[in-house]
Amino acid sequence: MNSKAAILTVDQLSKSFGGVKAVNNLSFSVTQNNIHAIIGPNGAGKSTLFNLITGVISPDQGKIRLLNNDITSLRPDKIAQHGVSRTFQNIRLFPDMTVFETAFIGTYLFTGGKLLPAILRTKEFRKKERQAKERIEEILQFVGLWEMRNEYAAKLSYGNQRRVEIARALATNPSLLLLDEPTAGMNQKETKELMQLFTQVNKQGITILIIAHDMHLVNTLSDQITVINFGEKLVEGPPEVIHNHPAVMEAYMGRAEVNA
Ligand SMILES: Nc1ncnc2c1ncn2[C@@H]1O[C@H](COP(=O)(O)OP(=O)(O)OP(=O)(O)O)[C@@H](O)[C@H]1O
Repeated sequence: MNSKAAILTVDQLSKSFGGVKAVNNLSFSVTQNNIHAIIGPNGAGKSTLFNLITGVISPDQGKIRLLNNDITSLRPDKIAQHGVSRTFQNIRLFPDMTVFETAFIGTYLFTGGKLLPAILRTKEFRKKERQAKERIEEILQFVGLWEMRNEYAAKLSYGNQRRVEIARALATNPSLLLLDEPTAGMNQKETKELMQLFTQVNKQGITILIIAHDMHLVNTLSDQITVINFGEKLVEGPPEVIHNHPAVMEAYMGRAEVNA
Protein backbone atom coordinates (compact mmCIF):
# COMPACT_ATOMS: atom_id res chain seq x y z
CA MET A 1 0.00 0.00 0.00
CA ASN A 2 2.88 2.38 0.79
CA SER A 3 4.45 2.07 -2.65
CA LYS A 4 2.28 4.98 -3.83
CA ALA A 5 3.32 8.61 -4.04
CA ALA A 6 2.68 11.25 -1.41
CA ILE A 7 -0.47 13.28 -2.00
CA LEU A 8 0.33 15.76 0.80
CA THR A 9 3.77 16.86 1.92
CA VAL A 10 4.25 19.07 4.96
CA ASP A 11 7.77 20.40 5.12
CA GLN A 12 9.31 22.12 8.16
CA LEU A 13 6.04 23.84 9.01
CA SER A 14 5.88 26.30 11.91
CA LYS A 15 3.18 28.52 13.36
CA SER A 16 3.28 30.47 16.60
CA PHE A 17 0.56 32.36 18.42
CA GLY A 18 2.31 34.90 20.60
CA GLY A 19 4.84 32.85 22.53
CA VAL A 20 3.11 29.51 21.85
CA LYS A 21 4.68 27.35 19.14
CA ALA A 22 1.47 25.63 18.06
CA VAL A 23 3.21 23.86 15.15
CA ASN A 24 6.97 23.60 15.35
CA ASN A 25 9.16 22.57 12.40
CA LEU A 26 6.76 19.76 11.50
CA SER A 27 7.44 17.53 8.51
CA PHE A 28 5.46 14.50 7.36
CA SER A 29 3.80 13.19 4.25
CA VAL A 30 0.54 11.43 3.51
CA THR A 31 0.58 8.58 1.02
CA GLN A 32 -2.06 8.61 -1.68
CA ASN A 33 -5.13 6.50 -0.84
CA ASN A 34 -4.10 5.98 2.78
CA ILE A 35 -6.05 6.69 5.90
CA HIS A 36 -3.52 8.69 7.90
CA ALA A 37 -4.20 9.65 11.51
CA ILE A 38 -2.82 12.61 13.42
CA ILE A 39 -2.88 12.02 17.15
CA GLY A 40 -1.51 13.90 20.12
CA PRO A 41 -2.54 15.27 23.51
CA ASN A 42 -4.85 18.30 23.88
CA GLY A 43 -3.14 21.44 22.63
CA ALA A 44 -0.57 19.47 20.60
CA GLY A 45 -1.27 21.53 17.47
CA LYS A 46 -3.55 19.21 15.50
CA SER A 47 -6.30 21.69 14.65
CA THR A 48 -3.71 24.37 13.88
CA LEU A 49 -2.13 21.94 11.43
CA PHE A 50 -5.51 21.43 9.69
CA ASN A 51 -6.05 25.20 9.57
CA LEU A 52 -2.63 25.60 7.95
CA ILE A 53 -3.28 22.87 5.37
CA THR A 54 -6.67 24.31 4.43
CA GLY A 55 -5.41 27.91 4.25
CA VAL A 56 -7.46 29.29 7.15
CA ILE A 57 -4.17 30.56 8.58
CA SER A 58 -0.71 31.00 7.05
CA PRO A 59 2.45 29.41 8.44
CA ASP A 60 5.38 31.45 9.74
CA GLN A 61 7.69 29.04 7.98
CA GLY A 62 7.60 25.90 5.88
CA LYS A 63 5.84 24.52 2.84
CA ILE A 64 2.72 22.49 2.12
CA ARG A 65 2.51 20.61 -1.16
CA LEU A 66 -0.42 18.78 -2.66
CA LEU A 67 1.03 16.39 -5.24
CA ASN A 68 3.33 18.75 -7.16
CA ASN A 69 1.50 21.95 -6.28
CA ASP A 70 2.72 24.34 -3.63
CA ILE A 71 -0.47 25.25 -1.75
CA THR A 72 1.25 27.10 1.12
CA SER A 73 -0.76 30.17 2.12
CA LEU A 74 -3.22 29.90 -0.76
CA ARG A 75 -6.77 31.06 -0.02
CA PRO A 76 -9.06 28.34 1.39
CA ASP A 77 -11.23 28.30 -1.76
CA LYS A 78 -8.14 27.85 -3.96
CA ILE A 79 -6.94 24.99 -1.78
CA ALA A 80 -10.40 23.42 -2.03
CA GLN A 81 -10.15 23.70 -5.82
CA HIS A 82 -6.90 21.73 -5.59
CA GLY A 83 -8.94 18.90 -4.04
CA VAL A 84 -8.72 19.41 -0.28
CA SER A 85 -11.93 19.29 1.73
CA ARG A 86 -12.63 19.08 5.45
CA THR A 87 -15.06 18.64 8.29
CA PHE A 88 -14.78 20.60 11.53
CA GLN A 89 -14.28 19.57 15.12
CA ASN A 90 -17.55 21.29 16.02
CA ILE A 91 -20.18 20.54 13.41
CA ARG A 92 -20.95 23.65 11.36
CA LEU A 93 -24.37 23.63 9.71
CA PHE A 94 -26.76 26.43 8.82
CA PRO A 95 -29.94 26.05 10.91
CA ASP A 96 -32.42 26.84 8.12
CA MET A 97 -31.02 24.67 5.34
CA THR A 98 -32.14 21.19 4.40
CA VAL A 99 -29.80 18.24 4.04
CA PHE A 100 -29.96 18.56 0.25
CA GLU A 101 -29.31 22.31 0.26
CA THR A 102 -26.38 21.93 2.64
CA ALA A 103 -24.71 19.26 0.54
CA PHE A 104 -25.42 21.32 -2.57
CA ILE A 105 -23.25 24.16 -1.20
CA GLY A 106 -20.30 21.87 -1.84
CA THR A 107 -21.01 21.91 -5.57
CA TYR A 108 -20.41 25.65 -5.69
CA LEU A 109 -16.86 24.87 -6.84
CA PHE A 110 -18.09 22.20 -9.21
CA THR A 111 -20.55 24.52 -11.00
CA GLY A 112 -18.03 27.36 -11.16
CA GLY A 113 -19.98 29.55 -8.74
CA LYS A 114 -20.32 32.44 -11.20
CA LEU A 115 -23.21 34.80 -10.62
CA LEU A 116 -24.18 36.00 -14.10
CA PRO A 117 -24.78 32.58 -15.71
CA ALA A 118 -26.85 31.71 -12.60
CA ILE A 119 -29.03 34.82 -13.01
CA LEU A 120 -29.42 34.33 -16.75
CA ARG A 121 -29.85 30.58 -16.27
CA THR A 122 -27.84 29.88 -19.38
CA LYS A 123 -28.07 26.46 -21.04
CA GLU A 124 -24.57 25.64 -19.82
CA PHE A 125 -25.50 26.69 -16.27
CA ARG A 126 -28.66 24.55 -16.29
CA LYS A 127 -26.68 21.56 -17.51
CA LYS A 128 -24.10 21.98 -14.74
CA GLU A 129 -26.85 22.49 -12.18
CA ARG A 130 -28.56 19.27 -13.29
CA GLN A 131 -25.27 17.38 -13.10
CA ALA A 132 -24.60 18.83 -9.64
CA LYS A 133 -28.06 17.74 -8.41
CA GLU A 134 -27.48 14.23 -9.74
CA ARG A 135 -24.13 14.14 -8.01
CA ILE A 136 -25.73 15.25 -4.72
CA GLU A 137 -28.30 12.47 -5.01
CA GLU A 138 -25.46 9.99 -5.53
CA ILE A 139 -23.58 11.36 -2.51
CA LEU A 140 -26.63 11.44 -0.22
CA GLN A 141 -27.43 7.84 -1.18
CA PHE A 142 -23.81 6.97 -0.46
CA VAL A 143 -23.76 8.54 3.03
CA GLY A 144 -27.23 7.17 3.83
CA LEU A 145 -29.13 10.48 3.95
CA TRP A 146 -31.19 10.47 0.75
CA GLU A 147 -34.41 9.69 2.63
CA MET A 148 -33.73 12.70 4.90
CA ARG A 149 -32.83 15.10 2.08
CA ASN A 150 -35.70 17.52 2.83
CA GLU A 151 -35.18 17.67 6.58
CA TYR A 152 -33.37 20.53 8.28
CA ALA A 153 -29.76 19.40 8.61
CA ALA A 154 -29.24 20.93 12.04
CA LYS A 155 -32.29 19.04 13.43
CA LEU A 156 -30.88 15.59 12.68
CA SER A 157 -29.16 13.32 15.18
CA TYR A 158 -25.55 14.17 15.89
CA GLY A 159 -24.27 11.23 13.81
CA ASN A 160 -26.41 12.24 10.84
CA GLN A 161 -25.30 15.87 11.13
CA ARG A 162 -21.75 14.62 10.74
CA ARG A 163 -22.86 12.70 7.64
CA VAL A 164 -24.28 15.93 6.20
CA GLU A 165 -20.91 17.60 6.72
CA ILE A 166 -19.20 14.68 5.03
CA ALA A 167 -21.67 14.88 2.12
CA ARG A 168 -20.94 18.60 1.74
CA ALA A 169 -17.21 17.85 1.77
CA LEU A 170 -17.59 15.05 -0.81
CA ALA A 171 -19.59 17.37 -3.09
CA THR A 172 -16.39 19.34 -3.78
CA ASN A 173 -14.89 16.15 -5.30
CA PRO A 174 -11.92 16.04 -2.95
CA SER A 175 -8.83 13.91 -3.44
CA LEU A 176 -7.87 14.56 0.19
CA LEU A 177 -10.46 14.69 2.98
CA LEU A 178 -9.50 16.14 6.38
CA LEU A 179 -11.63 14.97 9.30
CA ASP A 180 -11.13 16.83 12.59
CA GLU A 181 -12.27 14.56 15.44
CA PRO A 182 -15.28 13.34 13.46
CA THR A 183 -16.57 10.96 16.12
CA ALA A 184 -16.13 13.21 19.15
CA GLY A 185 -19.34 13.16 21.16
CA MET A 186 -20.83 10.27 19.17
CA ASN A 187 -22.24 7.17 20.82
CA GLN A 188 -20.75 3.74 20.11
CA LYS A 189 -23.22 2.89 17.35
CA GLU A 190 -22.72 6.23 15.57
CA THR A 191 -18.94 5.86 15.88
CA LYS A 192 -19.00 2.36 14.41
CA GLU A 193 -21.22 3.44 11.51
CA LEU A 194 -19.07 6.49 10.77
CA MET A 195 -15.95 4.33 10.76
CA GLN A 196 -17.61 2.13 8.14
CA LEU A 197 -18.43 5.24 6.12
CA PHE A 198 -14.82 6.47 6.26
CA THR A 199 -13.66 3.09 4.95
CA GLN A 200 -16.19 3.35 2.08
CA VAL A 201 -15.05 6.92 1.29
CA ASN A 202 -11.44 5.74 1.27
CA LYS A 203 -12.34 2.84 -1.06
CA GLN A 204 -13.55 5.46 -3.55
CA GLY A 205 -9.93 6.58 -3.88
CA ILE A 206 -10.12 9.50 -1.45
CA THR A 207 -7.15 9.89 0.86
CA ILE A 208 -8.17 10.63 4.46
CA LEU A 209 -6.24 12.61 7.05
CA ILE A 210 -8.01 12.23 10.36
CA ILE A 211 -7.51 13.78 13.80
CA ALA A 212 -8.83 11.45 16.46
CA HIS A 213 -8.52 10.72 20.15
CA ASP A 214 -10.31 7.38 19.96
CA MET A 215 -7.43 4.90 19.84
CA HIS A 216 -9.68 2.03 18.80
CA LEU A 217 -10.74 4.04 15.76
CA VAL A 218 -7.16 5.11 15.02
CA ASN A 219 -5.76 1.59 15.33
CA THR A 220 -8.58 0.03 13.31
CA LEU A 221 -8.73 2.51 10.44
CA SER A 222 -5.27 3.94 9.94
CA ASP A 223 -2.55 2.85 7.59
CA GLN A 224 -0.18 5.37 9.13
CA ILE A 225 -0.16 7.46 12.31
CA THR A 226 1.77 10.65 13.03
CA VAL A 227 1.96 11.53 16.70
CA ILE A 228 2.54 15.18 17.54
CA ASN A 229 3.24 16.84 20.85
CA PHE A 230 3.93 20.53 21.50
CA GLY A 231 3.64 21.08 17.73
CA GLU A 232 6.48 18.69 16.93
CA LYS A 233 6.47 15.24 15.44
CA LEU A 234 7.06 12.73 18.21
CA VAL A 235 6.95 9.48 16.26
CA GLU A 236 5.20 8.00 13.25
CA GLY A 237 4.43 4.61 11.80
CA PRO A 238 1.66 2.05 11.31
CA PRO A 239 -0.66 1.28 14.26
CA GLU A 240 1.36 -1.75 15.36
CA VAL A 241 4.43 0.48 15.81
CA ILE A 242 2.60 3.34 17.51
CA HIS A 243 0.53 1.14 19.79
CA ASN A 244 2.21 1.19 23.20
CA HIS A 245 5.23 3.10 21.88
CA PRO A 246 7.06 4.39 25.00
CA ALA A 247 7.27 7.99 23.72
CA VAL A 248 3.55 8.02 22.94
CA MET A 249 2.67 6.56 26.35
CA GLU A 250 4.80 9.23 27.99
CA ALA A 251 3.22 12.08 26.01
CA TYR A 252 -0.24 10.89 26.96
CA MET A 253 0.62 9.91 30.51
CA GLY A 254 -2.15 10.83 32.89
CA ARG A 255 -4.45 11.81 30.03
CA ALA A 256 -7.74 10.03 29.60
CA GLU A 257 -7.67 9.73 25.84
CA VAL A 258 -4.94 7.07 25.67
CA ASN A 259 -7.30 4.68 27.41
CA ALA A 260 -10.12 5.31 24.94
N1 LIG B 1 -5.90 31.38 17.36
C1 LIG B 1 -5.09 31.08 18.38
N2 LIG B 1 -4.59 32.05 19.17
C2 LIG B 1 -3.77 31.75 20.20
N3 LIG B 1 -3.37 30.51 20.51
C3 LIG B 1 -3.84 29.50 19.76
C4 LIG B 1 -4.73 29.72 18.66
N4 LIG B 1 -5.03 28.52 18.09
C5 LIG B 1 -4.36 27.60 18.81
N5 LIG B 1 -3.65 28.17 19.80
C6 LIG B 1 -2.78 27.49 20.77
O1 LIG B 1 -1.92 26.64 20.02
C7 LIG B 1 -1.76 25.38 20.68
C8 LIG B 1 -2.24 24.27 19.76
O2 LIG B 1 -3.67 24.32 19.68
P1 LIG B 1 -4.53 23.36 18.75
O3 LIG B 1 -5.94 23.75 18.90
O4 LIG B 1 -3.95 23.33 17.41
O5 LIG B 1 -4.26 21.96 19.48
P2 LIG B 1 -5.04 20.58 19.28
O6 LIG B 1 -3.99 19.52 19.24
O7 LIG B 1 -5.97 20.68 18.13
O8 LIG B 1 -5.85 20.49 20.64
P3 LIG B 1 -7.26 19.72 20.97
O9 LIG B 1 -6.96 18.25 20.92
O10 LIG B 1 -7.56 20.18 22.36
O11 LIG B 1 -8.26 20.16 19.96
C9 LIG B 1 -2.51 25.48 21.98
O12 LIG B 1 -1.61 25.88 22.99
C10 LIG B 1 -3.54 26.57 21.72
O13 LIG B 1 -3.89 27.23 22.90
